[in-house]
Amino acid sequence: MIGIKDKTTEELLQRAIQSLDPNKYNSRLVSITEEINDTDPMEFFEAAKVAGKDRVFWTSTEDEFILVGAGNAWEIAAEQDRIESTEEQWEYVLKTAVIRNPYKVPGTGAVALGGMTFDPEKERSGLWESFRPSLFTIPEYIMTKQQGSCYLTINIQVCKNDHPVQLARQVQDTAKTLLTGGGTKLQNFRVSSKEEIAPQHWKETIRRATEKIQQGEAEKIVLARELRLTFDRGADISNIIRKLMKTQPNSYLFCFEKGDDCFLGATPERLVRLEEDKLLSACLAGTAPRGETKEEDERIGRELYHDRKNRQEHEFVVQMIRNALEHRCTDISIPEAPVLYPLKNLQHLYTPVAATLKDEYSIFDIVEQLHPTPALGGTPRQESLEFIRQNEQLDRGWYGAPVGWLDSNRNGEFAVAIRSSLIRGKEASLFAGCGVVADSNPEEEYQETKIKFLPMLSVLGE
Ligand SMILES: C=C(O[C@H]1C=CC=C(C(=O)O)[C@@H]1O)C(=O)O
Ligand SMILES: [Mg+2]
Repeated sequence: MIGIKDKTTEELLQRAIQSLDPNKYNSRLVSITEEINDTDPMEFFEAAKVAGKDRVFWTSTEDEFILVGAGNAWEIAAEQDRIESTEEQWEYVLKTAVIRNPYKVPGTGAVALGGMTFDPEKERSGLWESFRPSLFTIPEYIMTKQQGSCYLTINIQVCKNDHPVQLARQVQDTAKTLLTGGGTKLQNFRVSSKEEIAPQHWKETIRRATEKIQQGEAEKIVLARELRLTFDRGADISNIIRKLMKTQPNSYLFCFEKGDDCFLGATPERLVRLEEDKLLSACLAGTAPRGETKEEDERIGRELYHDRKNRQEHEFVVQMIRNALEHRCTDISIPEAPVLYPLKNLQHLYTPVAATLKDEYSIFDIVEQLHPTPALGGTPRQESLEFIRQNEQLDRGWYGAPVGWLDSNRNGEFAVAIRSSLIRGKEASLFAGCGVVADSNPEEEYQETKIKFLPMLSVLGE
């Protein structure tokens, strides 16, 4: 079976268009899902480029779960009160949508993927012009791969004047092209220049942050910096994702493409995952390099585990997440002590969080409560954000902010967009930050950010 049966699509479109009352709303979403033969997600991703579609990509850390989206059937953009407004628009889409999805599989059917800026109050720079304060897309075509099964969802925004037969034929043709695509050649590209943005100034900012903390005005402040690369030719996004899939198996991979701009990364940090009412979150803070040998690696891990400064950095995150979930969840389970979370280039302290979300709350409520955790903002939240806003020489844009997906069956997942890069044709900005506490040392924090650049740097040609 390839793609969705013509008749089903045509009939559904016809019914959706006929019953659309333009006095109530101008357009509505029609979403049709069907199980398909095993398909290579990366070939689908590459075929979408050939078809001239913007692409989105997501894989989770556990299980086999991959979402690839092509095109944009419905855009949900928000500026003021971005999370609340996004939720309102999403609910509106679902209320008026015609959804045919016989599968209960998370990530199939009407799915929105997107992200938001780290701090809506920070003045925006031109760097992030394609990435609005909150921007979600319901792709025209979504391929979902879960535990060996593949699904294709076609999403269409229909208006009263649309012609169902023509529309059905058009989307069927494109779906076929995407599913039989492939054969595109990956483009190699090289770094031609590399520039760290104001490292000395950044170290000075770290010093001032520690002073502020020592004076009792804050307890923890996370500060980030930027590394700029120029390539000899436009970067091939598919090539980058293929490399990340090989090198960062314990991370979420995400990619949001807007024309020539693309924000992508490989983050280990889950913000929230919801499967109906089962909620998972994670505390990730405290960092050390990996060792060259097994013995060295274990020694560094032990030192990280017992290091007072790193444990303090971590504990702020645990406390805050516990408090944020307390009123909104039941059965909260958080282990007493962290464990080590090893990645290719570095290791972290990690505490998993599990809970049951109360019926009256949504994934958006949790994102709003949790973001930014002290792994990206600090403690207390307002004081640390104010310091970042005033002192960081960087427009974080979507870096460090929630990115993810949600479906119409109360499933969804958001990760924190770290270990990430904004690619704009031949240029890339990489971002890395670290948690500053009272006894942070500027040089050591600088070295820590250096290893946090590696996951992206190593797939971008170095
Ligand atoms: C801010 C980043 O990492 C955070 C997440 C894990 C560990 C961190 C740390 O040890 O400082 C940071 O809080 C980043 O990678 O850009
Ligand atoms: Mg740290």
